[in-house]
Amino acid sequence: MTQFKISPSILSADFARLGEEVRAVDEAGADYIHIDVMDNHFVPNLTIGPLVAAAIKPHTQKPLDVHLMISPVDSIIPDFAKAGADIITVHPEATLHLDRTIQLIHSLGCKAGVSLNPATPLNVLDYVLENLDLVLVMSVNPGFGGQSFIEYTLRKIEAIRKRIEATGKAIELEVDGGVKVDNVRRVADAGADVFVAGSAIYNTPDYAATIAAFRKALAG
Ligand SMILES: O=C(CO)[C@H](O)[C@H](O)COP(=O)(O)O
Repeated sequence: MTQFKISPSILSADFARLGEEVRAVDEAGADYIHIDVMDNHFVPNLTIGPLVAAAIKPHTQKPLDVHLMISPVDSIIPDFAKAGADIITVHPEATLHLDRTIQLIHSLGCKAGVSLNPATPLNVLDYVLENLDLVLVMSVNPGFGGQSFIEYTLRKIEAIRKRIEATGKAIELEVDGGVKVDNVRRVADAGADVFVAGSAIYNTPDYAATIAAFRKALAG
């Protein structure tokens, strides 16, 4: 049976109370803590740097799932590893040498992920998939929380799931953007096993009840 994971995105948390907000989703049953790092260059927003990631780390035992929306990306990766990142995910458009970037992440003791924007073709995975721990499918254009799920990304999730199965490896397939209690089952049916949810969790009054509702929808 698939072990589904919920990775709340702190992008929708109250930044003035970030430690408390991270502890709250941890205690509410999160599997990962998703950190969206945006540079106002690769994506149109500016968020969290390694200092903030390091400040979050003592507030949770859960793996820090760090999504770098930064270009160029390589030079900042060691800082996030030092800050306590457990998974570091990059975009293929943000590095000239994707294989080297994946090697760098692994050399720092972190799991490596590659993220595909909605319009990014699958062939970027052709030669690197077997070396990855995670593929992150963006189901919105990156930059902001609270956007609507782009339906055609379900086809992409299905295609990547087939490729992952063909490797025979335990590569996680994470989906990020517009994931809600009422669509998570369809996203899981397409082949995802890790679900990033920002506004769908942080914009509700009871995080534990919301994460439980996600798990119930996934079990149904
Ligand atoms: O990476 C992101 C945006 O670039 C966010 O993680 C993503 O959009 C999640 O937010 P929401 O669940 O509110 O859609």
